[in-house]
Amino acid sequence: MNASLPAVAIIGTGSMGGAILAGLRAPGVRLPGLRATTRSEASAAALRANGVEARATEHDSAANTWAVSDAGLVLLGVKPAQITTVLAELAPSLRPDALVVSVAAGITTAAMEDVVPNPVVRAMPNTPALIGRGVTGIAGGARATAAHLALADDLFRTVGTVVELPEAQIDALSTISGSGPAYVFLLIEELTRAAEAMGFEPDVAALLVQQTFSGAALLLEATGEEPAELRRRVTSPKGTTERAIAVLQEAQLATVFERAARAAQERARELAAGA
Ligand SMILES: NC(=O)C1=CN([C@@H]2O[C@H](COP(=O)(O)OP(=O)(O)OC[C@H]3O[C@@H](n4cnc5c(N)ncnc54)[C@H](OP(=O)(O)O)[C@@H]3O)[C@@H](O)[C@H]2O)C=CC1
Ligand SMILES: O=C(O)[C@@H]1CCC=N1
Repeated sequence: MNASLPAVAIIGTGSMGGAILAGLRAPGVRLPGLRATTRSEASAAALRANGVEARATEHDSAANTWAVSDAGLVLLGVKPAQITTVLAELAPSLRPDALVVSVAAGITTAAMEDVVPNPVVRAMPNTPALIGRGVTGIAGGARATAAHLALADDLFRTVGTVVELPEAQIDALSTISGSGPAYVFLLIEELTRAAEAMGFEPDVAALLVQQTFSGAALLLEATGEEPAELRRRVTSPKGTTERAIAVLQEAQLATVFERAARAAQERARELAAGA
């Protein structure tokens, strides 16, 4: 990955902020400065031990303003309920030309633009970003130009693939790819439980299931075939898989996933309303 970015501040460097931090420190990414903040001193100390310039707000009320003072790109990685409060705290110290990028679920660009005069981009990445295999949806707010979107694209391409879309679709994308890794891990947990119930030792059960998931995902990617076709090749007519798939289809997997996605979308609306 080759990218040239302005100085970056990450405000809230937890699971998601930390994954993006890792992308920014990958070879080939050039940036004049990188500062990160956390709430707790313990989290900031862990970042510093890893060579990151980091401060915590816990005992240092100036930590966030210190981080953004020179930044051309400010990434907000705090919880949705904190976004507008943290932005209001940052407002006097933001460079007027700094692009604000939020990854918070549910919080609209309009809500953020009410607090700061800066251009804002809203993004929804996912945790495979940690290994450079994330997928991120981005949408620009009213003040974001094509150049700002290009900058956000550069940022998130350091951790995977980027899709630009209208902001109205960001919550929907969040229910699929933002939350999606959790759905996959749940399936892995449940199949592992089934393997243990079939008599396998936990370590063997975990190995069988993990290799099956990663092997299947890599097969899909490597062949470019439709998943339905790859499934057909596993499912011998009158064979064993056919019986198993019939049971799974009885459980109405298709509608279960759609209902799950709609529930997540409803929660995003609640977060937007401050609930
Ligand atoms: N996890 C995911 O898969 C995804 C999450 N998101 C979004 O990312 C955001 C963060 O989620 P996630 O990374 O899971 O949460 P985490 O709890 O892992 O990270 C939150 C981070 O914010 C820090 N923090 C809390 N308060 C402050 C503050 N006032 N100033 C600076 N830093 C602060 C925390 O510090 P400390 O470490 O000390 O607790 C922590 O490092 C959310 O808005 C979520 O919607 C978006 C896409 C996917
Ligand atoms: O669960 C959440 O709210 C965040 C957004 C998508 C994934 N994690």
